[in-house]
Amino acid sequence: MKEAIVVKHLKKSFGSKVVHRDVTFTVYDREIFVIMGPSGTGKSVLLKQIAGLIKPDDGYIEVYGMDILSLDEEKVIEFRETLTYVFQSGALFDSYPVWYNVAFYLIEKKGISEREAKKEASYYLSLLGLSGTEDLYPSELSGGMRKRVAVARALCMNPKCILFDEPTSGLDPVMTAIFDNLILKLRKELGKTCVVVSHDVNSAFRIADRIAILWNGTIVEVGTPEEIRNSSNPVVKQFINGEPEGPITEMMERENEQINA
Ligand SMILES: Nc1ncnc2c1ncn2[C@@H]1O[C@H](COP(=O)(O)OP(=O)(O)OP(=O)(O)O)[C@@H](O)[C@H]1O
Repeated sequence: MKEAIVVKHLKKSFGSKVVHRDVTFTVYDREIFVIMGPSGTGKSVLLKQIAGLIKPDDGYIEVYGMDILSLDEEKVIEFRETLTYVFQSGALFDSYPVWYNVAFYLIEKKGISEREAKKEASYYLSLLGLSGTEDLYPSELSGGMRKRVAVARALCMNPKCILFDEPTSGLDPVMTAIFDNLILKLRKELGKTCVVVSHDVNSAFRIADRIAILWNGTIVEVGTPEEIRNSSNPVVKQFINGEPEGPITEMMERENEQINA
């Protein structure tokens, strides 16, 4: 299996707050890899480091053979076109119509004419069930539609790999299922590698080839949905069963005691 993303011994702190102590994992080409874990364990920070938006303190990140922590100018462009990050909020420009949001990279960075870029944007919007929204503004769309526009924008760059930060947060169960199908379709029909940060256990089990559980600065387990469901690791068990008592809450209580001491 071809490696898409290799993360080795990643370390990241913000001041005295240690977020990642030692994070190591591999994502394979065309895999749907879901990263889960309790709130505040550093899932978004991990994605942002892979996307080159935050610099790790130490460790190694490779994306399709590129060592992303030491890219020269030429490779930076190749990296940007290999991997895209879809922000949790969608991060759309409110003052531009939908089509321009989607075509932004093509027009601003690739110098493609607005006419051609709009055609391309319309194609990706139709792929995501958003035909007819081209001339609307982001404020006129629902949350789920805005998230899909953000995916269309990512697809316009034709990356090999897309990073999704909580794509289904704030969506109802039906819209969540639609989004899950969309991610499955991106892999099946367009051959994309998808790395998804999610809180939603049902959604993760539905889409993932493998799931990684991040906790206490490290990946405590990686496995297929079946392996994660049957894990004997107390952290994994507490997390996927949503139990109020166990190692996750014990550590939270210890941290609260230290803060209040
Ligand atoms: N730019 C930053 N400066 C300082 N601290 C940060 C910064 N970004 C994140 N953090 C801290 O890093 C920790 C991990 O944050 P992160 O957003 O990655 O968690 P998460 O697992 O994605 O949480 P959630 O599931 O709630 O979205 C948190 O304690 C957060 O406050």
